[in-house]
Amino acid sequence: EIEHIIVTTAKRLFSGDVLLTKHYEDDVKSVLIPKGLINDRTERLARNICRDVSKGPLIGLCVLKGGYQFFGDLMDCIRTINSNGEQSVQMSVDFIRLKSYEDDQSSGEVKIIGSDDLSSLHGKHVLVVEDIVDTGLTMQKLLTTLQKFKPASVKVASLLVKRTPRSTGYRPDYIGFEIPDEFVVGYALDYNEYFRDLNHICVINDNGKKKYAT
Ligand SMILES: O=P(O)(O)OC[C@H]1O[C@H](OP(=O)(O)OP(=O)(O)O)[C@H](O)[C@@H]1O
Ligand SMILES: Oc1ncnc2c1N=NC2
Ligand SMILES: [Mg+2]
Ligand SMILES: [Mg+2]
Repeated sequence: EIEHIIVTTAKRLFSGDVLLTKHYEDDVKSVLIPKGLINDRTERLARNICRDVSKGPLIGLCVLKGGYQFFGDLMDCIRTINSNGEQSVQMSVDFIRLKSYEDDQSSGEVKIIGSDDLSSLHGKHVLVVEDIVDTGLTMQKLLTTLQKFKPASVKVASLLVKRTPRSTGYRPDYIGFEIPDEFVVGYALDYNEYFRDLNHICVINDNGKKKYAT
């Protein structure tokens, strides 16, 4: 009986992918957050967001590249809530591509590599969706840029917030998980463009850092 419970729980926690993505198994130290746990938390965040959205259509602004997986899953949850008739939060989507990381460090300079025409955000309620807030420099740059387009409101949802002395102290409006000061990969979070295809959020190990260093 107990064994059945353990196996069922593991399957749910890892949402079926109990194994690690094979080609990365020598490059990560440990699983920090399994996919199943991300799914559970994302559903809760979606309910909180729908609860808080008072009026008007919402524009989901996905911060590429790292935010794409969380953005897709979060939009799915909001769509499910809408289709259950509990709420009807009309959503549209926009994309912006920002980059500042080389290896496991922020370069200190946040580049806007590309975006939709942000003037469409004027007078709209915007929900920024990110994978992680670490130093907070990316969010600082993005929020400053967004203000120029005079949106009606801007809220930020980030799956992860890192507890680090390098932080500006910025805290998003919706947080999935607070994590320790370690470099994590997986679930679209990368190290030099590798690991985005890793199924769970894991801590990279030295072997992985060396193997995929620039
Ligand atoms: O709070 P910060 O220290 O600024 O770090 C967080 C940002 O850095 C990463 O993006 P990255 O520059 O790696 O580009 P990517 O999203 O394409 O991976 C991550 O996806 C966040 O956008
Ligand atoms: O831990 C991290 N893993 C991947 N990408 C980033 C991280 N912190 N800031 C950007
Ligand atoms: Mg990013
Ligand atoms: Mg990155």
